[in-house]
Amino acid sequence: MPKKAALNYADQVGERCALYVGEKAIIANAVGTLKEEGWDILCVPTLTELPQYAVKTGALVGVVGFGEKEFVDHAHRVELMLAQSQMLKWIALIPPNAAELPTFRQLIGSAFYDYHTLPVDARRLAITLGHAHGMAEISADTFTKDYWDIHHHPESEMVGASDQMQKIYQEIRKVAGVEAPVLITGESGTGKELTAQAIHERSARKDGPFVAVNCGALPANLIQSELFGHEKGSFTGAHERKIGRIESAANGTLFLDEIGDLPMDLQTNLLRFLQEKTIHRVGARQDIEVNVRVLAATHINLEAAIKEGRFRQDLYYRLNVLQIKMPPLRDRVGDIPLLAQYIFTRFSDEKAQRVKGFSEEALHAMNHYDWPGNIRELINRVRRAMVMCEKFLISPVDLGLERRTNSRMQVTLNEARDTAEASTIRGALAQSRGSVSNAARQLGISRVSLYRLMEKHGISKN
Ligand SMILES: Nc1ncnc2c1ncn2[C@@H]1O[C@H](COP(=O)(O)OP(=O)(O)OP(=O)(O)O)[C@@H](O)[C@H]1O
Repeated sequence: MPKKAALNYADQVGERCALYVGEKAIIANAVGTLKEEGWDILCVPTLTELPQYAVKTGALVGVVGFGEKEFVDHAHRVELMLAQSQMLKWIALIPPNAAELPTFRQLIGSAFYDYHTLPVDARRLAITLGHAHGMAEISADTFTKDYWDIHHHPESEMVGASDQMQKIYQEIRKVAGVEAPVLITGESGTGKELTAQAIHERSARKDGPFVAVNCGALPANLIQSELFGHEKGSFTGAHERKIGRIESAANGTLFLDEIGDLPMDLQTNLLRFLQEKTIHRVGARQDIEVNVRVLAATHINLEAAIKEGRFRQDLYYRLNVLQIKMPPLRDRVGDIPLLAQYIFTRFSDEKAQRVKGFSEEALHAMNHYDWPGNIRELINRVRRAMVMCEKFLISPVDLGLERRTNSRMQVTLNEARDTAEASTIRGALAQSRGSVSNAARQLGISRVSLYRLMEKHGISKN
């Protein structure tokens, strides 16, 4: 009899664990012997849940059991899902003669490390698992260790197995080990703050505070005292001494989000702090030494802002000692279903019981959408879909990703606003022959706001 526990999902598994996808009956007789050979087999109930299991267990190898029919019908889907768990090496268990079928041959050639013909010979399978595990370890050596280290940290749940994210994990590890400032760039919602947290958590400062400040959200008249603090009575309304955010990050990390929004005078003060490592509370007599590592993020192009006279070049050089560029979600090949499943699991208590996952159409629609709002937008759409879905599987309509060309009525109000906003801005810039000041005046907004909107819609001056 196979050990029952081995067929259940377990949080604690041995070092040598293999995921199994497929009918349990195919592998059931082999589980006991595989256990004797040192292998824990974890059954993944459905292919859709695979990414979540892969992330949770850190398994490096997996087995797919093909019955006579079921998986052949879904060859494409199997291939897609396996490709998304690209840190795993897969072994196929196939019915006799199946290797002669063109669909099977193609699938096995493209997505599998090896295959065995049924019935399972458990001892041979254990040997193949060992080889596959060794190969997975070699090919994933640098990346996987960082990947799982970061992933297993509850505070920085970064999901993603694409090449682009592997590069980010390596960069996080490298910059975490030094003290220099890091500038994290990338579109809105790409995970800049999460990356800053991951750097902090992997740095020598991890036991100190991580203080995040959104420079764009602080009211202009309060920003100086928010950042640097003030002494009691230093201005009207300063009833008590206030410790600023920089000081409260002492011995830890200060994360300055939307650094491009920091007013010029504060840019000067920040530069002074970065050079001298001291701050001056508003109304204080002397400077205070503060030991803080600064990480900054921006979604605007700071070099353009320097040219426009909106950002200090010397501050830019100070902040940009090391740079991490977050990839937009649309470029992260294979990560979208992985993230969608992660979000589905994370917010599963918000959904109706009947909702079990994503339909193939939904996965297709998500893979072909542009994601201008990146992961934040993915989170919003999936959470909304989990509530709106009236069937078992989430459809493109639930995600608001139905083919929009069918009907203008399917365009959301936000999308209509965005389109109108972008075309009005383009019109104003054309009329003012690229002069941002004139266009801003014509539109009745400030130059800064216009720059922000141009950045948002990817509009250049000319
Ligand atoms: N790799 C990831 N895995 C899981 N969740 C992620 C990942 N990256 C980002 N998120 C989530 O997406 C949301 C947006 O991320 P975050 O706030 O870090 O982006 P940002 O680039 O700082 O955005 P903004 O420029 O608007 O400040 C957060 O809820 C975050 O937890």
